[in-house]
Amino acid sequence: MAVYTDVNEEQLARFLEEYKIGHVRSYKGIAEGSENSNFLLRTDTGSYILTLYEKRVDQSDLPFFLCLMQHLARKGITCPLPVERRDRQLIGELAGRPAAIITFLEGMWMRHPTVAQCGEVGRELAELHLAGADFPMHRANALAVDGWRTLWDGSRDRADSVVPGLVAEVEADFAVLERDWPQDLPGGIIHADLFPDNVFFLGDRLSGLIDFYFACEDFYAYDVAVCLNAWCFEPDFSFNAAKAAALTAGYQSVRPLSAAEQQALPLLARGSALRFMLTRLYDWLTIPDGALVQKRDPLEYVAKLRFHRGVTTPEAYGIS
Ligand SMILES: Nc1ncnc2c1ncn2[C@@H]1O[C@H](COP(=O)(O)OP(=O)(O)OP(=O)(O)O)[C@@H](O)[C@H]1O
Ligand SMILES: N[C@@H](CCO)C(=O)O
Repeated sequence: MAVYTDVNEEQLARFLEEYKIGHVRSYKGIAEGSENSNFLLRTDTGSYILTLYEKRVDQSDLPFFLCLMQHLARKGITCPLPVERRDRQLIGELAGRPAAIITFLEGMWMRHPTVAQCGEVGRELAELHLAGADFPMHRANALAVDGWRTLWDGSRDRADSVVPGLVAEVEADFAVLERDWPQDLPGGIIHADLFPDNVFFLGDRLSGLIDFYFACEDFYAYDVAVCLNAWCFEPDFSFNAAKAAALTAGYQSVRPLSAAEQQALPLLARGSALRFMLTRLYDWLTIPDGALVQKRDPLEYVAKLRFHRGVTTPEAYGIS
């Protein structure tokens, strides 16, 4: 359930006076999502998403996220467009939290994406990378190798209680990743969390990308690696090579990967699997049972991590 902060009709009506989107016709909390409070808002002028930013989002990052969506939407990426207030600002305050309104995107996310849909995601990811190339704002990736260390320091003591032997496995990963992490691959704006629940489809046609709240600057190929993890494994955690081939081919149809990017993919995929394993493990160990924040299974990413440890060439991801 992701409505942490309640909003009453009066507060909302007052908030909407700052916008030019008419009066509220209806609004209801959206259960999906875990970071922020989201509402589906219908007004005289259409449907919108109202988001109240909760504690896990750093308020100083909000201008970056919202201006990035505005930039990408103007460049033809089908992502939500933040609605400007009368004072032209994108962020206001509602029920004591920073809040914004963004346009509603049609479509639904795929719980079991097809090979064709993986190809679509790869293509759109490359379009996003190209469209972000001239975005003028900056944000370092807080969840790059140094950030993983911090998460691990907060989880290591109890990690073996979740998966026996995990401490030794992860220490070995850190030794390799900290030594061999690439220094100079092509990079720029990346989405960094393009999971199936952040991509909408209408049939096989991709209709929108959402949730830019991890977007940052990092290697483009790292974003491909995030998608390989998020899209190309089956519910039993087995790797689907046909989906990976479609995803990387879709990406390369727009932005070919250099030889160095291709060679780095196994390590980037391993690092990205470690990143999601660590955030999930940290939440698993620190969020009390019964809290509103949805805890995701770290074991899924332990399995993916084990898969990537055994990969040495980019051919495994369908790159020939
Ligand atoms: N622009 C949009 N158009 C339509 N639906 C949206 C839009 N933005 C968000 N939603 C809906 O709200 C839900 C939560 O959004 P979002 O993923 O951004 O939340 P979050 O709290 O940041 O969650 P998380 O980071 O855990 O995925 C989505 O699954 C989707 O159903
Ligand atoms: N996509 C992340 C959650 C943060 O949005 C995960 O599945 O662990």
